[in-house]
Amino acid sequence: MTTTQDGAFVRRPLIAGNWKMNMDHIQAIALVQKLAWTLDDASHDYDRVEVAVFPPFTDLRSVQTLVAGDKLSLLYGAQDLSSEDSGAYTGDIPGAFLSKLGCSQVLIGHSERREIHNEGDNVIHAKIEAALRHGLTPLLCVGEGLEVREAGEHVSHTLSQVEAALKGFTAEELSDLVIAYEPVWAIGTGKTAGPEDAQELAEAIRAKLAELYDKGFADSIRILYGGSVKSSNVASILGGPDVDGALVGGASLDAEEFAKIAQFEKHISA
Ligand SMILES: O=C[C@H](O)COP(=O)(O)O
Repeated sequence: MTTTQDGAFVRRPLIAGNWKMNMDHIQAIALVQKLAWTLDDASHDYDRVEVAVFPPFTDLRSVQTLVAGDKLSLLYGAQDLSSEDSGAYTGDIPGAFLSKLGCSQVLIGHSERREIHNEGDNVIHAKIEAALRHGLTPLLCVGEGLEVREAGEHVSHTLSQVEAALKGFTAEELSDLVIAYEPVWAIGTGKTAGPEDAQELAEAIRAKLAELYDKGFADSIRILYGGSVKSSNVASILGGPDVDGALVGGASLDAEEFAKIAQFEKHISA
């Protein structure tokens, strides 16, 4: 992360929890309540470090009720959305429904969607368009698999995903964009890319944004790292000047652990 001389963050860090296909709507209530209490106990400053959760679709109404009812500062979003707005798309969920449920963000292009649901660049591009149509911040996930990494092509591979996803959008349209670099080989495996790897790709993505748009835009966009982030490694991962937060999978299912990750500054000073 980059800070100014007075300790303010240049880009507000975001700690995002992707619950994946875990937690039903009853469990979601318990998890959000515990997370909110734990962060309150730690006097978490949400204006300084944003915290967001991405529960399954079926949990969103429960999370909305809790967040609105208890006036929580927690952000929440969905793990996917349809590129279409309505019609004969069995099983799909459009952006309008997510906005109506108070979602502010939506994950797009997660490697599990790319791999398991064969989502390619065109689908991901169309989903970003749909998110923007409905006032949702796209949290675009990019990253390479092990073979690409071993072939030394991780930077060009990841940057081509970024370029394909953003093609044709203006800087104004993408002003709230968040990008998460997630090396697929580090997801759910316990293998974490080192802080240098996270910084290498975050810096390369930022340079690509400067090339596609301009430096001002590139410097304003938050770039997260995802892949086996835990409270024990978050401080070092976020040490790189271009890494602005984390997209956390497994560790976000444990309220205390996720709260510790959101409180990463305490680990830095500890
Ligand atoms: O969306 C989150 C990432 O896939 C990381 O998952 P993980 O923290 O379980 O490795």
